[in-house]
Amino acid sequence: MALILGATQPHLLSPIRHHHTKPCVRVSHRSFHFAANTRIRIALYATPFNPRHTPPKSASIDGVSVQNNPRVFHNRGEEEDDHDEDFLKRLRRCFTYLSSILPGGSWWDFSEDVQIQDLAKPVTVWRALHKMWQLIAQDRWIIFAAFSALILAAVSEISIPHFLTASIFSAQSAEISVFRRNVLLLVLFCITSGICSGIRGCCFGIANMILVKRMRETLYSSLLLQDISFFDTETVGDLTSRLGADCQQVSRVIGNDLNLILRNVLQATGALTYLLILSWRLGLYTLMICSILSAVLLLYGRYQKKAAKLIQEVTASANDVAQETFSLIRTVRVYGTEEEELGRYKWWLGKLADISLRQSAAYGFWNFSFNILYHSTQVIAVLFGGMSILGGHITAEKLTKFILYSEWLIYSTWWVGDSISSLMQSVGASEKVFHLMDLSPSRQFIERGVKMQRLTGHIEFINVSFHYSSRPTVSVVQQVSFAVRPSEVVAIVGLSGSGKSTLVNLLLRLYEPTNGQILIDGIPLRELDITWWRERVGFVGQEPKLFRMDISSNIRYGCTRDIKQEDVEWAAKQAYAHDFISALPNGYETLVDDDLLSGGQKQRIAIARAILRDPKILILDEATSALDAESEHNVKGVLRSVRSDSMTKRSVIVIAHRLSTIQAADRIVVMDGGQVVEMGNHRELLLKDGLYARLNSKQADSVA
Ligand SMILES: Nc1ncnc2c1ncn2[C@@H]1O[C@H](COP(=O)(O)OP(=O)(O)OP(=O)(O)O)[C@@H](O)[C@H]1O
Repeated sequence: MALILGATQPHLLSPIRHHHTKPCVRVSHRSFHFAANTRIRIALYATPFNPRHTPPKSASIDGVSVQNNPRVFHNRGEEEDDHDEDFLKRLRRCFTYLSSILPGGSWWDFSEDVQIQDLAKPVTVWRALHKMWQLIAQDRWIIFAAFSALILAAVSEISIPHFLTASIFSAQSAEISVFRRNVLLLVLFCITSGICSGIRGCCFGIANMILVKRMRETLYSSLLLQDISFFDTETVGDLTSRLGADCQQVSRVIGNDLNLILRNVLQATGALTYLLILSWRLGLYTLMICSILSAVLLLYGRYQKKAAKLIQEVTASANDVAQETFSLIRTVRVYGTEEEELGRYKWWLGKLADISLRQSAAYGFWNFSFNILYHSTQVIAVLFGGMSILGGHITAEKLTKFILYSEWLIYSTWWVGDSISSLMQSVGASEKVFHLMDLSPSRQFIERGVKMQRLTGHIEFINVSFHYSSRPTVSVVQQVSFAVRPSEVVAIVGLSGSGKSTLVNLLLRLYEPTNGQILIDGIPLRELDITWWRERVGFVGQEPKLFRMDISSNIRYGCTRDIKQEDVEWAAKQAYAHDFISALPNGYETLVDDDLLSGGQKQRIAIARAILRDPKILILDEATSALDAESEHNVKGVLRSVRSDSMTKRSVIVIAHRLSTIQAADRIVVMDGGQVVEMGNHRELLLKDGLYARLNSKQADSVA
């Protein structure tokens, strides 16, 4: 097997990265050994998508050399020797495999398979419970009601076997009054246990619902208030996975795990006390078995916690792939890469199956230990108990009660174990959720900045430099200085990647300059109140996105003023969007999303949205890139109307690749490699015969 794989897939034997979105998984020659069938699966998944790997001449698996070329046998003796050698090698590998699957063996180890980027501080059970308590504390009455019902139900349930046995034996000995009393108490405890169990289930269910709701609210609001640079590193699939599956998993702690743990701990304590009273020898023996059970379950719980964390990471990565594929489905369809995308997704499903396989095997071991210990309790209780009855030390009634309660004790211990392992899984899943919840919001939202009485729209970039935190060595903007005077139209042009959009991002305060500063009417931008500032800026980006709501709401989006429908239509007319909106079946009420309109139509809606805000500063970043010549002409009109409207004097910053769009601008700033290389109006820049003139003539040539 090893030879076959070695010959066909030897590229898997060197450290490589295969189809996955995060560079966190490595398949290495160390992790690829015959024993681990799961790893063989990884190899097979990787095969169809790497058809061009050149197999090396030889490689090794677990120190065994694997040749590509079939071996040439010179004579029969040599052939037999080789057969013996092969047999020994196979035997050795078989032993290695068997020892690896024993408890504690390398097969159980996850660490070689998936390396998690461990940002989150490990969460202890107490910390997780404390955080959950903080979330639910304001509705503590429900928790108290749940626990009260739980205690009453547990006490009632644990009393039932006693009165059951007592009723049977009192009937046998014809003690009618004792029998009647026992049956009455039995009925009472059955009713109490039923009612309290119902209340307990309901209250824990409500507590669970409240916890998931608060957790999602808190996590969502924490994510929404992060710096934009945070979203440069996190993926959408990962974050939605935290909000969805992970929150649900964590919420199981209160609804299921704590409920079951407490209930069974109470019942186990009651049963143990009863057993010790009945017969301390047999009681201690049962206690010993329960202690072994507890030790096994502790190990099992830890293993489950680790597995849960990995499952969470892998699920998030699978979600990432699915989310990316669905959002780029048109590209996938056009390039016919459905198989590759399926392969990427399957790769992560394979990882998930790998971990689940070990989880299930661990569960099997746990059940095996439980069964052995449980039955040995019964056998020993019957053996010693029977001998005690024969010796006249104990009655048959006592032995029956003993067996019933020891069974109860073992089962309660099993339930506690099972619930603790589930609790550990939930705590494992909570690490990233709590880490994200604890992130402090962007400073912009904490600091209370200046709100100016009057804004004229005078913008100054003074020696502004910037690099993205994900690429700290690359200075995207260097020492940029220029000003936009009130009501001036300034265009920024330059080659792709020269830093134009980055300048706009800095002005919108999506990022902070690493050096220099931006002044607004003489006040540093970072000192302004962020909400106040954003209310005064209108922005149309390169690829405007629409929300899944009607057109009217899309135009009103983010506008804090009281807006009437006439205002919406006025803005749409300004943006030359009114005609196509009116032609839609439901006009302004038409429900749209990002896919239903053409790029140019979306841009016009975004322009209307920006105009409706009545901004003091309007920023258009390639706002006409998706428009045809006629629409482009109209958008020029928008610029003109903005300027000629004396009521709303705006400063306008335009970024455009089509230079014809910005010829009318008051000033043009030309950027190259993150620096301002030229500045002036269209005519002046043509006379300079620099980069702008070159760009202009190239565009003229391409049109001709
Ligand atoms: N979020 C980001 N993280 C890291 N680097 C980025 C990020 N956004 C942009 N960049 C890099 O910054 C540089 C400038 O990008 P920017 O978008 O500002 O250029 P641009 O002049 O607007 O280009 P275009 O005309 O193509 O829109 C590019 O090299 C780009 O790769």
